[in-house]
Parts: sequence; C-alpha cells; structure tokens
Amino acid sequence: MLPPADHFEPVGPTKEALEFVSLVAIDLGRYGDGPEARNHLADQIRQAMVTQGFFFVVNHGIAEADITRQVDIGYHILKNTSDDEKQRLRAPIIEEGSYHGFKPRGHWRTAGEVRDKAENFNVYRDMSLREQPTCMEPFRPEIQHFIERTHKDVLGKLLRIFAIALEINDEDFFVKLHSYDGHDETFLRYMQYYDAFSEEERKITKGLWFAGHQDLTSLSLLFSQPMTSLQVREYESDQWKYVPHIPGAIIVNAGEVMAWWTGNYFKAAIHRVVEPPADQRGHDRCSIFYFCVPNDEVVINTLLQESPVLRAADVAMAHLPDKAPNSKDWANDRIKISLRNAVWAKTDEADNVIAETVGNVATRWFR
Ligand SMILES: O=C(O)CCC(=O)C(=O)O
Ligand SMILES: [Fe+2]
Repeated sequence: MLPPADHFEPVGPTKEALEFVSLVAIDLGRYGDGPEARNHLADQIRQAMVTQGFFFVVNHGIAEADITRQVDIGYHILKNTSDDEKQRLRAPIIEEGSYHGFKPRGHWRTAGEVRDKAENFNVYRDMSLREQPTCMEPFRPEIQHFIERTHKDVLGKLLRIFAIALEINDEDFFVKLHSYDGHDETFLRYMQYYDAFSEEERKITKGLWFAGHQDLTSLSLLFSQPMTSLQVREYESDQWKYVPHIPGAIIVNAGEVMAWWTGNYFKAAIHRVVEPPADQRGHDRCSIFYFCVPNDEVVINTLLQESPVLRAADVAMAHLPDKAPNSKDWANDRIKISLRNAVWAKTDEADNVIAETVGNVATRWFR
C-alpha cells in the first residue's frame, strides 16, 4: 500500500475555441524497434527542433497514474508543510543559485512591481544534499524512483535520439554529459499556481502569470496538465499560441544549453504562462516538471567538431572558447537572476525581446 497523499483535483478541459500550436508527437515506444525506427524518431525531432524547439512524447513508459500520483504528492507537500518549515527549507536561490527546496510565492517578478503567485517545491536527484520537508518523508522512495525513471529512461532515450539527429558518432554522447551519478542543477519541480492576482494586478500584468523566456536547460520535460495557460511564441510568426493538453504526455522543449550546443540550429522554445480562459478561472494549477542541465563540470559550446549536421548547417560557435561557461556556473548564475529584475522598465512598447547579462553570456526575456 502506498502512503496516502492529498488528492489534487485538476480543472476540467476548456470549451473555448483557442488558437493552439501544432506539435509533433514522438512515439517513444518505437525506440526499441531498431536503428531504422530510431532514425525516424531522430528525423522527427530534428524537424521539430529546427522550427519550434517543442514537441510532445507519448508511450514514454511512465503511466499516467504515476504522473497523477506525483502531482498529488507535490500538492500534498505544498499543502502540509508549515510556513515555518517552508521558510527554513527555502531554496538558496539568490545565495547559491540553487532551486533545491521551496520557492516561495512572490520571488519572481511577473510584470512591473507585480510578483508571481506560484509556489514550488524542487527536489534534486541527490536528496541527501538538503534537509527535506517532514511530510515528504513517506514519499521519498517513490519520488527517487520517479526521478530515476524520468532521468534514465525518458531523458536518456531522448538524449540518444538527439545525438542521432546531430549524427554524433557516439550515441551516448549527451547521456554521458547527463550522468545520473554526477552532480548538477537538474531537478524535479512540483509547482502550484494560485489564481490570486487582484484586479489591479491583472491590469498591470494583462493576465501574465510567468514571463516569456527560454529555459536555462538542455531539455525540459513538462508533464501535460489540463489548464490551458502555457503558450509558445512561434518562431515563424512571433505569435503566442496555446500548448494543448495531451493526457499522459510529456511536452519537451529545448533550453538555452541545447541552443548553444547546436549554435542555435535547434531552437530553445520561447514560452510563457498566462491566465486560463474564463471557463478555467478560479482554480489552482498543479503540475510537475523535470528540468535538465548537464553535469556541473561540462563546458558548453557548439559541437561543430562532433556533429557533421552542424558543420553542414554552417552554424557559428555560441561562445568564444575562453568565454564558454560550464554547466554549474551557468545554471547558478542564471537561477540567481531569473525573473528578478524589471527588465522591461527601460524599453518602449515596440520592444518584445530584451537581453540580460549573466556572467560572460546573456539570456533573453520575451513578451
Ligand atoms: O508552468 C508552466 O507550464 C511552465 C513554467 C516554466 O516555463 C518554467 O518554470 O520554466
Ligand atoms: Fe520555462
């Protein structure tokens, strides 16, 4: 018998006619069907990556019930941890650039002076690195197991297909850079958004819940949930479109690390979160994510030597050799500044992209 967790009841599907982005479905169940099947998956992923930086994965081997169970566990932890304990186990975001622990509501800036209304509990695969919340204790083995499966099975297969898509000799090239036994800022995020902006704040934010950005990751795994609120900015049109909910599926997007590895040949998806349509308002939104970066010591620069595909595409190196960051410095510095500064304050209305310096490199924010 599994230990009981409070159940999170997700909002029902929207009935509104909205503009959805069309995403390629990757059938990871085909992964074991031999080289031809894997080459086909690699073609599909390459196509998705050079256009949108987003696709979704089905038949990935994690049952929908296991995902729902993790959503419940996250809900349970956020609901049953006292404010005192949350404060004590607050992630050292500004101090160390780490998300391990609780991210309180209001740490991020949404628009102007308005602060976010989302709580996170983030856990790294080496849970012994921090004290964990008391009410998480009964779920610890399950969480560890879920992280391990997500990392080794889902992420591992995807990373192999990415190596095939780039025609890198060693299919395990990316897998080795994301060794489960190494250390890095990869984490499982339990996130609960509260529909709690005042009317005044809604006017300022225009319904924005999480500002437009690219993830700091190599790959991000977003477990699909029913609130229609995640939007992608299409590269072709610069239009924001909703990401559909596909029950049981994992939405995958590339982040800034993948864009650097590929000299921007693979796009880091630009995305944001907005308030849902009227028929889904007034509900909380609980979901889980697995955000991945390579091991701490990995220096990230464009893989021109490793990939004939990138040479043929004639991409430029993302960084000068002595300016290329390692995964740890990049992730820590980027986490420290994420959504902290009033990046739009000095821009005019027509500007929809702004760069912010992070160590030797830059990140960009979008609207
Ligand atoms: O809540 C979501 O769907 C996406 C959140 C997000 O983009 C992020 O945490 O990086
Ligand atoms: Fe994101």
